[in-house]
Amino acid sequence: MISRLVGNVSQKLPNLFHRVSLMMKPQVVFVLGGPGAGKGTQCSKIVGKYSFTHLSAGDLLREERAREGSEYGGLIDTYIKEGKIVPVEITISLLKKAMEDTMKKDEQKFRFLIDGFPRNEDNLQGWKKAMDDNADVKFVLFFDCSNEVCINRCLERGKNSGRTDDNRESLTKRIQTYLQSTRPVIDLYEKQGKVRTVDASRSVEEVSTCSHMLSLLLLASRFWFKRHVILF
Ligand SMILES: Nc1nc2c(ncn2[C@@H]2O[C@H](COP(=O)(O)OP(=O)(O)OP(=O)(O)O)[C@@H](O)[C@H]2O)c(=O)[nH]1
Ligand SMILES: Nc1ccn([C@@H]2O[C@H](COP(=O)(O)OP(=O)(O)O)[C@@H](O)[C@H]2O)c(=O)n1
Ligand SMILES: [Mg+2]
Repeated sequence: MISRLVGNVSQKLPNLFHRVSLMMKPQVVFVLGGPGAGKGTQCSKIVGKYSFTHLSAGDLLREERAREGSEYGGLIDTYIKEGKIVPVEITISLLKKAMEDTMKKDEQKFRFLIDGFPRNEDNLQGWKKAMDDNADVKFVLFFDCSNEVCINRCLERGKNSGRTDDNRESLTKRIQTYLQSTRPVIDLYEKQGKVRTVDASRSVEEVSTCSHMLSLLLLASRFWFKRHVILF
């Protein structure tokens, strides 16, 4: 009787193991701040120092706009020029795919800096629905900078960036969207004690060597890990 039971279990075990897989759970830092606060510049520097993958929601949307045959290209173009926030279903599918592709290539790349997201309530709800169970948001890195500095940086960048929204007209709308829609999201995370603020008005060098920011990221890049159990 016992040997029959053991036989049965051992026969089923390989099958069971075949169906259980362990995967690193994505660990996320959201990077927020006004247009031109330096999110992209600073994220590139962080990636050079610590084990994070940088994903910019704005860059992913611009890539999708440029992709031949994209059904959303026209819509994204209009939203970007108007400084409005693209519906989250589009943005989240791009982010999710980028995260999955990164982790498929290298399982150790499970730490992400997600720049320019969540930008409004719609973004926030979209993340909750699609990602809350699948990723941990560790904190929000907030690049704090006055509107005037933000506008001047984008106008300066606009001389060479080729970005369709680095002009005064789009910038006025982007700042408006930032104040009306993004600040409330930052305030919400602040209430949860999740915001880490960096003074972004200083030089690129000063911001990138800010010890407060570096120690947070060092800690994050060394000690965060959690495994998911996935059943197939
Ligand atoms: N003084 C100063 N300038 C910066 C800093 N970071 C970026 N810049 C300049 O400001 C401009 C905007 O920087 P980005 O990194 O593109 O800013 P961003 O926040 O990603 O902007 P968006 O993509 O518009 O959201 C660039 O032309 C940089 O040269 C900084 O820390 N200090
Ligand atoms: N989560 C996001 C991020 C960007 N975007 C769009 O992409 C534009 C550029 O975003 P970005 O992050 O590159 O630049 P900033 O607006 O921060 O300067 C925004 O003005 C929005 O139109 C969006 O719709 N949703
Ligand atoms: Mg950027």
